Amino acid sequence: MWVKICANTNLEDALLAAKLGADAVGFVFAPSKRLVTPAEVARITPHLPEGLERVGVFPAWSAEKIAATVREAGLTGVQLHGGFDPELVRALDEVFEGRIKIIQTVHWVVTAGESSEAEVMKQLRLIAQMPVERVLVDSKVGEATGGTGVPFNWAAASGVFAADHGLKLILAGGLRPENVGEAIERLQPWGVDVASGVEASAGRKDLEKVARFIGRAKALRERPQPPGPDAGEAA
Ligand SMILES: O=C(O)c1ccccc1NCC(=O)[C@H](O)[C@H](O)COP(=O)(O)O
Repeated sequence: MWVKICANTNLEDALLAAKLGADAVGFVFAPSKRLVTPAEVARITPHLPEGLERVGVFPAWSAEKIAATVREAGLTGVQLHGGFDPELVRALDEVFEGRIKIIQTVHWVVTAGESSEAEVMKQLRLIAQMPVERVLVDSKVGEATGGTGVPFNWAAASGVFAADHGLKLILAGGLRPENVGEAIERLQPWGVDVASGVEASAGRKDLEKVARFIGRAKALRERPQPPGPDAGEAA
C-alpha cells in the first residue's frame, strides 16, 4: 500500500514520515492553513532520503509556473488539485518527459442527498486516456477542496473503486489512524493519503498518529494491479 503524508510544513515532520515508512510526502502550494512557499520546500527537500517521493500539491497554475516550482523546490511529483485540465496534463508531460510523476485529483462532493459517482466515473474515463497513472480521489466540502478532514461516502464510491479503468486510485479525505483500515478494506485503493488526520495542530504532525496511520495502512495490501511502469514500487 502506497502511503502519502501530505501538507508538511517543516523538515522535522517530513523526516518523521519518511522514518515511519511513508512512500511520499506532500507540500501544499494551494490556498490552505498548511500553505508553504517553493523557497521553504527548497530548504527541506535536500535533507530527505533519496527514495522518498516529494509531491507538490498545486492549484490551477500554468504548466510553466508548476515546472518552475518543481525545479526550485526539488520535487519528484506534482498533484494537480485545481480540476482536470487535459491541456495542462499534456503540457506537463511534455516538459517533464516522464521524469516527474503526475497525480490528478478528482473531487467527490460531500453534500447531503447528492452522489458524485457518475461525475467521478466520467472524469476517470477521461483521465485514463491521458499520460497519467495515478488519481487521488478527495473530498470537496463547500468551497474546500483539500485538507477537509471529512470522508466522502465510501459505500457510494465502492463501484468507482472496483471498476477497471487501468488507473492507480489513491484514497484521500478524512482518513485517520482509526478509519484507514476500514477504508482500505472497503475500497481497496492503490494508495492512501492524509493531511489533517495525523496532525497535532494545523501544519504540525503528531508522531503517534503518523506512526499508527502508516502502520495500519502498510499492514493491508492493495488489490493486485496489472504490471505497469510503477509495478512493485509500493509494497
Ligand atoms: O491539506 C490541505 O490543507 C489542502 C488544502 C488545499 C488543497 C489541498 C490540500 N491538501 C491536499 C491533500 O492531498 C490532502 O492530503 C487531502 O486533501 C486530504 O486531506 P485530509 O482530509 O485532511 O486528510
